[in-house]
Order: sequence, then structure tokens, then C-alpha cells
Amino acid sequence: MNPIQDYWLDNYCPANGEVYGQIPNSTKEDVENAYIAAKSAFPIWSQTSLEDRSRILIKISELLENNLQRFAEAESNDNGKPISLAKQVDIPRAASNFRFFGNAITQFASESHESVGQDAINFTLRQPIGVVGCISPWNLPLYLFTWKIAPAIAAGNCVVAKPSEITPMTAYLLGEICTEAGLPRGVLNIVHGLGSTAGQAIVEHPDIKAISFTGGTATGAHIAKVAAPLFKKLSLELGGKNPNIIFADCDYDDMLKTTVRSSFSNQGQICLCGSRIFVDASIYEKFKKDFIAKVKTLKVGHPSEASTNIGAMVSKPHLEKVLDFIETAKTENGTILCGGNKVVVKNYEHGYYLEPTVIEVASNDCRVNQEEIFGPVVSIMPFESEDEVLKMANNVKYGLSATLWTNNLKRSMRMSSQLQAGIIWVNTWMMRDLRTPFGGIKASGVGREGGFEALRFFTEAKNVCIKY
Ligand SMILES: NC(=O)C1=CN([C@@H]2O[C@H](COP(=O)(O)OP(=O)(O)OC[C@H]3O[C@@H](n4cnc5c(N)ncnc54)[C@H](O)[C@@H]3O)[C@@H](O)[C@H]2O)C=CC1
Ligand SMILES: O=C(O)/C=C/C=C(\O)C(=O)O
Repeated sequence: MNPIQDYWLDNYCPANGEVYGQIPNSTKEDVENAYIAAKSAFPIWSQTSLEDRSRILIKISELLENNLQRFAEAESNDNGKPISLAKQVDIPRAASNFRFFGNAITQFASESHESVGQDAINFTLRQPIGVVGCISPWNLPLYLFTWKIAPAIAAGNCVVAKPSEITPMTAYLLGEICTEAGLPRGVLNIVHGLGSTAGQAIVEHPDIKAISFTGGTATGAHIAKVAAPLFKKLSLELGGKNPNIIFADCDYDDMLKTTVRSSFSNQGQICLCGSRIFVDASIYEKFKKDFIAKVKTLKVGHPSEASTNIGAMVSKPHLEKVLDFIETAKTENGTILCGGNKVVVKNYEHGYYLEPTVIEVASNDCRVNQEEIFGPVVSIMPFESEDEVLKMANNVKYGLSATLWTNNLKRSMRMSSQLQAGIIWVNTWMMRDLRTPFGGIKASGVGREGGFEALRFFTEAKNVCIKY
């Protein structure tokens, strides 16, 4: 063991497989120091007026927008995603997160209940919790990091936050911007490092009273086990295995174009991707032909090239994991209709590239349809009836999102109410309104983010009853 060497973690660039930086592998002591800083900032920040908090959050948002190119390059370099995606989606959304919660906090109200006949009135105070922990994953690094931090600080909390050790760069840059925007010292404390050490220290900390986590289901289960006996508030956004259900009466061209996106955006590394595609048997063969033809046009390439549709996978171990799933599919009578192989990109031979892959599965019970792959891999299979597809869609441990393609209003209402998922999209995918509740059921998580739900999570409700 070399304590100096072990304190630093290599940071890889997925596009070329090279180490391009190092981050601290923060220890329990580092987390304690972050907590102390947060605790000392809390009395002032929690009493800072809503107008001042709002102004600072909106300033952070503006600075992110002003630095779009720099942040997008950093995100793409760190994660492997096409720079075009980082520029159009990740960084603008991170900016929106701050702007949205900067505005939302000025509109957040609490309840009052008049106890008629008892000469009393109850009102609810919504007070910040204190020091809270935010832990985020590598797939949408700044987007998800800020989706937690923005409501937490808007509500008057101070934060100890850990980005994924696999994609630390934009969180580091965010720290600079927050300082420039005038966020007081100690309000946001970013610690870098491994989940098993720095992350675990946040979750175990007896005085960090709430944890907002996005990541894998197994990690979420572990966090819940550690946090529950400490009586922490928990928000867990976990994995998905989302059905994309296509009926014959849909707007076919729109469906086809969006299904390519919902399958392969961000190399399929979004918990909302529609990884199980179920197609009305009457259009199955046509869909199969058209879909594969479109998928074959997607260009796998270096993330910095404008023509790239599919960039690099986030890490070598993750690439290997996804390839293992493709091998598993073959042993389960799956047919690889296209893709399935690593891609060697000229001049970037050590990058982690994978073809977009479509697998025709014989049954919904196979591992490929039951486990989260989290890569550019989707399965397709036909269905005969609404009842059959509903059963298959729900027959999975996850319950994050579902997409329905149909112009039949009654059917969309019927199915929306019966699908076991926290988010249903009808004739669209990943259309986001930041006011809406966001989250899953079953193994996809606990609690909701977004809008006032997030502000409720990051506050404690205290009821005051006054007799008059
Ligand atoms: N939102 C989602 O649905 C996501 C799902 N995943 C799934 O999870 C699988 C594993 O990916 P990982 O990178 O290992 O994700 P992960 O769940 O281990 O990592 C997410 C975050 O949790 C932290 N973390 C890990 N262990 C922790 C612990 N004991 N205490 C506190 N924090 C901890 C990590 O450092 C990271 O910041 C992926 O293959 C994918 O299937 C991964 C990322 C996002
Ligand atoms: O809030 C959103 O728009 C998207 C969230 C996506 C995830 O939580 C994920 O992919 O992990």
C-alpha cells in the first residue's frame, strides 16, 4: 500500500482509453471536513432570503450557459458521449436545473388547515433539513448532479455531494462556477472518490440527514440498508428495463425515428431508454426491416466529430459487461439482427466503442429482457394483444418508465393506468417538464424528484397548531 499513490484515482478518456487526469480518492476524513464546512454554512444559508438564493441559482445557470462549449467538451471527454449531445442536452439541462429551482423556490408554498369548530388553525412550516448528501452516476454526469444539488440548496440546505468517480470533471468545473456566482463557502461541498469509501462515508454519516441517490439498483439497495437504521430521508432513482410498446395504429414515421433515439441515445446509457421493444404482430416484420435499416445508418465514432451518432461507452468494464449480455442473448436463443461487436475507430483504437445492437428475443423471460444492460442494446419481439403486451411489460422487477405508441385514446388511458411505471410517455419519449414528478416504482426506486416534489424532499414539514 502506498498511501500517497492510493489517494489518487486515474481518470480515463473513453474515446481513446487513455488516462488523462487524476482525482482524489477522498477518505472518511475528507467527508467529515466537507460536513463540517456544510454545517458551519447552514445557519446563514438557511436564513438567506429566497430572493437572494434564487438570484445566485440563476446566476449559476447563466454562467453554465456562458461556458457551454467548455463544459460540453469536458463532459464529452470524460464520458464518451457525442459532444453534440452534451451541447444540446446535458449542459443546457444542467443550466435549466439551476434556473428552474431558482424560480421554483420563490413559488414554493406550504399548507394550512383550519380546524373548523375547534377555534384553531394549523400551518405547516417547510424547513431545510440541514446538511444533505447527493450522490450521482456517470451516464448524465452534470445533468443528474445538478438535478439534486439545485433543489437541495434552493430549499436552504447545505450539501455534501459526490459525482461518479468515472466522470468527475464537470462537477469539478461546477465548483468554480458556483464560487463565481457568489454561492457562499460551505454551501456546496464536492468530494470526489470511490462509492465504497467517499460515497459510503456520506451515507453512513450520522448527521447527514437525507440522501438523494441516482445509480444502479444494487447500490441503491445497499444505501437503503445503511441509511434506514439511521432514519435518513431517502430518494433513490435506480435502474430501468422500460417497455416501448408499438401498436399498429401509431404515427409510424414519428415512432420509428423516436424509437431509434429511445434505444440508443447516450449509447443507451440512460435509465429511461426503451430497451424492450414490443411490436404489434401485424406490423412486426415491417418494423423489424425499417428499424434495422435505420440503426445501420447510425455512425459510431469519436465523440468530437459532428457526424457521430454513437460515441464511446463510459468505461472498459462497462463495455465488457454489455458485451457479456450480448453473448448471453445468443445462449438464450436470441438472434442478433444487427450489431453485437466492438468497433475499432481509426486513430482511437483503444477507445470503448460498440455497435448499436438489436436482438430478437423469443420470450420476455430471458435475461436480456429482465436485466438492465445499460448500453446500446435493445430487444424486439411481437405481441398479439393488448392484454399480452401489458403482462409482458409489467413482468419485470423494474418500474421506471414506459412508452406507448398508439392513436387510440381509450387504449392509451387504459394502459397508462395499468402499466407499472412511474413515468408513461404516449407518442413521445423523454419529453421533460421539470415540474412533473420523476421517479420509479418497484426496483426502480423510492420517492420522486422534480418540481415541488424535490423541494418537499429537501425540507422537513413541521406542523404548528394555534388555538385562538
Ligand atoms: N440511473 C441509472 O439507472 C443508472 C444505472 N446504472 C446501472 O448500475 C450499474 C452499475 O454502475 P455503477 O457505475 O457501478 O453505478 P453505481 O450505482 O455504483 O454508481 C452510482 C454512484 O453511486 C456511488 N456509489 C457506489 N457505491 C456506493 C456506496 N456504497 N455508497 C454510496 N455511494 C456509492 C458511485 O460512486 C457513483 O457516484 C450499471 O451497469 C447500470 O446498469 C448506473 C448508472 C446510472
Ligand atoms: O431527469 C431526467 O430528465 C432524466 C433522468 C435520467 C436518469 O435518472 C438516468 O438516466 O439515470
